[in-house]
Amino acid sequence: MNDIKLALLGSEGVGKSAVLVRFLTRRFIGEYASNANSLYHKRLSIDGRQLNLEVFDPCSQSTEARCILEEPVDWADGFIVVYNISDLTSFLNAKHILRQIKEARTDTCKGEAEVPVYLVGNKQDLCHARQVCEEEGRALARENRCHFQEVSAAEDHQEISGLFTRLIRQVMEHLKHRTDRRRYSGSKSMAKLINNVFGKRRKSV
Ligand SMILES: Nc1nc2c(ncn2[C@@H]2O[C@H](COP(=O)(O)OP(=O)(O)OP(=O)(O)O)[C@@H](O)[C@H]2O)c(=O)[nH]1
Repeated sequence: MNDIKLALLGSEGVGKSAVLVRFLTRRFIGEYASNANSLYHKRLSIDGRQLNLEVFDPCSQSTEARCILEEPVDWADGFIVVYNISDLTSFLNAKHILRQIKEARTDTCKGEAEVPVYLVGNKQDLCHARQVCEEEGRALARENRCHFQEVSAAEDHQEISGLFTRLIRQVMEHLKHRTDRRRYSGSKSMAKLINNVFGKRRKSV
C-alpha cells in the first residue's frame, strides 16, 4: 500500500477546506470550523493501486501555520497551493508560498526532481468579482513549473476530483524515481509533528 502525503496551502478563507472536502466527500459545505490544523485520511484506489492518502489542511489563522513551511515542508510528497480568483492578495501570497516551497526543497532535496505542486484558483463562480485573470494564474504556474487549474468548490466536483487524481499520479511517479527517500516515517510522521506542535485533531472521511 502506497502512502501519499499532500499539504494544502494558501491564504485564510481561499477555500482550502472546501476544495478538500469536495474531493473527499463530493459535497460542498458552506462553513467550516477553521480554528485548528487538520489531518485528513482516506483510502483510495487509483490505476488499480491501493493508496493511503493523508492531507494536511492547516488553519491559516494560527500563527503556527504561518511558519508551517519552515519545519514540515519535507513531510509532504506534493502540494496544492490555493488562491481565491476574487482576491488579489491571496494570489500574491500563493506566489510567495510557491517560492518558499521551491527554496525549502532546493535546500533539502538537492539533485531530486521537483516536488509535484498544483496551483489552484478557487471560487471560479465569483468571476464577476475576479481580481486575478486566468492567464496570470497560468503564467505563475508556468514560472514555477507546476500544474494549474481554476475551480469552484461551491459548484463543481469533477474538476477537483480530476486535479487531485492528476497530482496523486504525479506524486506516485515522483516517489518511484526518488533515489534519496527523505520522507518522515514512524516517530517523525506528520501526525506526530502536528500533534506535538499544534495539538491533536485528526479526521477520517
Ligand atoms: N463562492 C464560493 N465560496 C467558496 C468557495 N469555496 C469556499 N468558499 C467559501 O469561502 C469561505 C472560506 O472557505 P474555507 O474552505 O473555510 O477556506 P479555508 O482556506 O479553509 O480557510 P481557513 O481555514 O481559515 O484558512 C467559506 O465561507 C466557504 O463557503 C467557492 O468555490 N465559491
